[in-house]
Amino acid sequence: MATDLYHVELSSPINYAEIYEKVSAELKQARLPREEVELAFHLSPGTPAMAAIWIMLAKTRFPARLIQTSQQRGLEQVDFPFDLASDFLPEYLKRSDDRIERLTDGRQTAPEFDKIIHRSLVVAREVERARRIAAFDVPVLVLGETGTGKELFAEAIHASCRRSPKPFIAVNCGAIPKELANSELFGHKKGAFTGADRERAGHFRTAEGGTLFLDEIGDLPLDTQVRLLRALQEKEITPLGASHPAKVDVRVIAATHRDLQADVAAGRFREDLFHRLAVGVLRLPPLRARGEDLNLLIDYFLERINADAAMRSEAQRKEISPEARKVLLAHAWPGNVRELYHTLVRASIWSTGTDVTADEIREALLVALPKDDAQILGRALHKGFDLQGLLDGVAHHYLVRAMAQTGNRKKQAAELLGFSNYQTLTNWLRKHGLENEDNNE
Ligand SMILES: Nc1ncnc2c1ncn2[C@@H]1O[C@H](COP(=O)(O)OP(=O)(O)OP(=O)(O)O)[C@@H](O)[C@H]1O
Repeated sequence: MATDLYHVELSSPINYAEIYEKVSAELKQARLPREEVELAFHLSPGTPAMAAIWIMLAKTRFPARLIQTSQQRGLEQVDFPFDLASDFLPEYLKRSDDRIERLTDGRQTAPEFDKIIHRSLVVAREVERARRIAAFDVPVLVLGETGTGKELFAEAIHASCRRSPKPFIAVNCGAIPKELANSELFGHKKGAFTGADRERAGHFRTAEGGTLFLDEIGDLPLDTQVRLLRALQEKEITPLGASHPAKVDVRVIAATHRDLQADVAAGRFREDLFHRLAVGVLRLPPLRARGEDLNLLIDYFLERINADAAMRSEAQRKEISPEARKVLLAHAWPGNVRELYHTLVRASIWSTGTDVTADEIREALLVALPKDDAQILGRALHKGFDLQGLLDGVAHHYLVRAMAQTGNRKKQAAELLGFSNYQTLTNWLRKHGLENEDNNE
């Protein structure tokens, strides 16, 4: 094993700023972090100020193992699970300063967030967090199933921050062939590889000054993840075939429907990149866990569909019949808000009268139903398989149906579902975000 020794001159062993600057400059000079290097910082020699800086660097810019040594106990690993992003940023974001106050005080100052239709507390909390995060120019990670509004949140953050006059570029990383990922994101020079017959700017350059929304970030190949980490840390990118890096000023908002922490544990996603991206984290709940929003979204989308129809002479205004609404409320919405919108569009087009009927909704839902939906036990097992999500979907579906069938009478609904008392049903309803004032005992 080769060892390199670096000497760092300090004017004082307790000057925190100087220790931080000198040490991080050395580590950067050594081109760290790098995938093939496992870093370890030794906390025992030196002053407490030095140990504090090692810990801070290990938990942020230079992910490293921490060790200490003593005569009595020999070499020991030092481990304490703190995660700067998820443990401290929420606190930090809670603090008020002028900038945040201006952005969060009253909806009119950030009207972009009004497009996110919601009534549920879970979504309200995420909107509030997003408004605060927008005031800081930090990366954001948006987690949530497909169609839950990840891009909508990213657009609102962009539109309400100082970058809004500059581009918002949305890229679906899952749709980029692996071998083209580096060139798509960071660009290439003419002749950089076979087929590169002209220069390409890449999405980072195109988003200069603005925001790059990287959807399905978990699908990026590992070597592109290394480049992305560098782009976030150094704020510079090197297009393929270029000899020098170029500065970029782009805010990255990443999104995924996958369990990224599980991908980190399985070695599919770089841990250091995860921590870099997860500075501001938003978790968008599935539609089935936000019963209160469903009615609101139905009315909102119907209004939108009717407004569009008003422009066309052959189309007529539509209403949703009470029975049709029950069918909508009983559905588990695996495709979330997007599925709801498309279902309503389809049903309004097919419906012959002014009222959209329950059957027309059922037909519209059937088209969207995945082929294997009827066979819940016949699903293919694959990497993104989500057993808990599937079970939650089934439970949600039957809870909603039982409540609809009994006119929200809990005692009867509990009987229908085979629960011995309605308190058990209340617990289930709460867990699935379905408990509301309309429910009767
Ligand atoms: N709360 C909401 N209010 C109004 N419209 C919404 C809401 N949530 C989602 N939508 C709409 O639903 C559709 C899907 O949302 P969006 O594309 O943001 O989801 P996503 O989570 O990024 O999906 P995917 O992961 O499949 O890319 C969009 O048309 C969006 O405008």
